[in-house]
Amino acid sequence: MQNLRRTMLYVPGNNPGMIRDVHIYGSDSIMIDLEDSVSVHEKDAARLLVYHSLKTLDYGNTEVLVRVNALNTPYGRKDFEAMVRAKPDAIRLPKTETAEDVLEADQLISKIEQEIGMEQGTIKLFAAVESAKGVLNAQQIATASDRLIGIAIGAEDFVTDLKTTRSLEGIELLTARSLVLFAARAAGIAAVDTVFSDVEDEEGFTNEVKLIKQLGFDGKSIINPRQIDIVHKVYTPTEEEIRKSLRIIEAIKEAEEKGSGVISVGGKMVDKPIVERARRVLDLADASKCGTRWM
Ligand SMILES: CC(C)(COP(=O)(O)OP(=O)(O)OC[C@H]1O[C@@H](n2cnc3c(N)ncnc32)[C@H](O)[C@@H]1OP(=O)(O)O)[C@@H](O)C(=O)NCCC(=O)NCCSC(=O)C[C@@](O)(CC(=O)O)C(=O)O
Ligand SMILES: [Mg+2]
Repeated sequence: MQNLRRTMLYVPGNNPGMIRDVHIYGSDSIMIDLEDSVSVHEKDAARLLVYHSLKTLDYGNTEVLVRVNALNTPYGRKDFEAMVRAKPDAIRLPKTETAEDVLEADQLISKIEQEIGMEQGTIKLFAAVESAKGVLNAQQIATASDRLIGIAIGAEDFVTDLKTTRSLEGIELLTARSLVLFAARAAGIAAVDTVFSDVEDEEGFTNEVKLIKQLGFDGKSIINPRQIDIVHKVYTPTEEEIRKSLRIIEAIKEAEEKGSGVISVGGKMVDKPIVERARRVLDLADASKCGTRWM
């Protein structure tokens, strides 16, 4: 079983009110941030707050990730030491540039798991690539560790690295998004798109969600509860898509009973990949209806 990851809601790790309430908005995952939303003056206080929050709060079925600081910063190691002990579902590695970055994190988590008697492999990893180097190494990053459950792109840092800015059309991100997506699919892990920073621009946000869904992403990192329903709506199959998928499954069953793997539905050829897509639509419809778990 795999989690639905349409929405991964960032919450700043220095904001106790938001951390307490973040799961009530209904995102598929929450991602408590110790990195760029927390100033250097508050890193230690935020780490302590997040540790105690994870030890005491119950987020129910919602997947919980913590974005730590990178291991090449003064905060990274302390973040790992505390967060593995706090036991989120996964740790998100920011600014991942090489497979070695993932391996270093993997080995540190293994060491801490061993020290505290936690089963090896309990804490999963999610790698975010946010630079040209990270994107070009996405394939190696995505296969670097068995702990990796997904790879994400962080566009604000990425466009800064490229020496450009973000446009609403996202032309500057197309190659990077595609490479990250290919790496995820080849490795069999989740692919999550980046944040859209203007929470007031619903139209721009909706267009971006449609684009990344069409590219093949499983979902999006988001920064505000107002963005959740928009993503879920785009990702939930329509009545028409569900009806069409049911017709395809029915038709291929009949064809197979007659010894054929191909049939025409409404004038269009239906064969194995189309059946697989129809099954995915039905799985997604089921999962969207009944909560977070789906095949
Ligand atoms: C944007 C804004 C300030 C707007 O504030 P506003 O106050 O105008 O929001 P309102 O809508 O008015 O809030 C209505 C109610 O919702 C509550 N509420 C709001 N946001 C909530 C939330 N996130 N979690 C729980 N609760 C929330 C709020 O407390 C209020 O509750 P109440 O008072 O009870 O009614 C706020 O949302 C916010 O801080 N967002 C998170 C920002 C953040 O984490 N950035 C770091 C990650 S990105 C990054 O690092 C770049 C990246 O790395 C990314 C990549 O990897 O892709 C890259 O490189 O690209
Ligand atoms: Mg970033």
